[in-house]
Amino acid sequence: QLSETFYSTSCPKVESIVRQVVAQKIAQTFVTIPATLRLFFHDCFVEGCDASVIIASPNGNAEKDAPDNLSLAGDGFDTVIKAKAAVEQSCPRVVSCADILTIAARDVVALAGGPSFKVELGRRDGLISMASRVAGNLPEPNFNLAQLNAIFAKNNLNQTDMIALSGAHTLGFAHCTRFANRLYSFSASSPVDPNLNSTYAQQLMQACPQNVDPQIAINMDPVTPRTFDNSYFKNLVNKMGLFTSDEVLFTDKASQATVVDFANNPGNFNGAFIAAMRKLGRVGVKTGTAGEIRVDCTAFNS
Ligand code: HEM
Ligand SMILES: [Ca+2]
Ligand SMILES: [Ca+2]
Repeated sequence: QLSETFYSTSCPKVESIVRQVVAQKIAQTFVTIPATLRLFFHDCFVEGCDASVIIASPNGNAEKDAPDNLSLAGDGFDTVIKAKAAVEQSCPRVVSCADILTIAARDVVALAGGPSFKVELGRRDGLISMASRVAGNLPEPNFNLAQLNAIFAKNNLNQTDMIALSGAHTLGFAHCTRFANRLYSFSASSPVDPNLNSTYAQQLMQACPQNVDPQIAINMDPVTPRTFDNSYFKNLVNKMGLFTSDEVLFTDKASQATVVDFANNPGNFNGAFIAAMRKLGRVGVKTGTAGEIRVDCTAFNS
C-alpha cells in the first residue's frame, strides 16, 4: 500500500536527495523537465508505475525500444539514474526506481513554475520490460476524444484527469512528423486542418516545411514553452492545439467546458493536475514483496 511517509524511517532524506539531483540536472539542461514528466507517464501506462520503461536491453527489445518510446528524451532516464545513484549512497537498496521517477516527475513540475504537491511512495520495481507490450497502451497524437477517454479509463483515469494531464503539453517539444498531417495532408478538400488557427498553421509550416528533417522538433506551447502553467488550455481555446489529441479537447463539446475552465482558472487546473498525477502514480503499482528494489535502474537485479 502506498503512503506519503513510506520512507520516513528507512530513508528520510530521499525526497531532498532526489530534488537536489533534479535541480542540478535542470541547471545543465532544460529538457530534463519535459523529459522526466513524459517518462513518468509512459512508465505508468505500460505495466504500471514500476520503472519498466527504464530497463536497458542489449537486444533492443526492452520497453524503451518500442516505437512509441523512441522519442523519450534521454535526459529523463539520466535524471532517474543519477538520482538513484545519489540515493544509494545514503540508503542502499531501499528506494525503488519507480518511486524515484515519481518524486522526480513531481519535482520538475514545481521547478518549472507549476504547483508543489505530495506524492505517495512504496512502489516496487517491475520484473517485465518488453517492447512487444507497449503497442496499444499509449495514446497517439491523432486520437479523438473517445479513444483518449478509453485508454485513460483503462488506467482508472477519468476524462477530467485526462484533460488535466494533457496540460503537461504546456512544456516540451514535439517532432514535426507528429503533426505534419495537419499542415499538408489533412483532407482532399482542405490540406490544412480547418480547426487550426491559420496564423499558427503558418508558423508551424515555417518551422516544419514539408519533408523536413525528422529530427526537427518545436515547442508544444508556443507562448510559455518553459513554464508549467495553464497556457496550454488558453492555446486550445485559440485553436492552437498542436496535436489532434490536443485540439479535440476543445472542439469536442463533451470536453470543451473543462478546457475553458482550466484556461480561465489556473487554480482549478493546478488542483485537477495534482489529483490526476497522484492517481496516475497508483496505476498498476507493485507493493509489499512484489517485484524488487532495483540497485541499477537500467537492469533487473541478478
Ligand atoms: C493525452 C494523450 C497524449 C498524447 C496523444 C501525447 C502525445 C505526445 C507526443 C506525440 C509528443 C511528442 C513526442 C515527440 O515528438 O518527441 C508528446 C510530448 C510530451 N508529452 Fe505527451 N501525450 C499525451 C499525454 C501526455 C501526458 C498525460 C503527459 C504527462 C503527464 C505528457 C507529457 C508530455 C511531455 C512533457 C512531452 C514533451 C517531451 C519532451 O519535450 O521531451 N503527455 N506527447
Ligand atoms: Ca511501467
Ligand atoms: Ca507553458
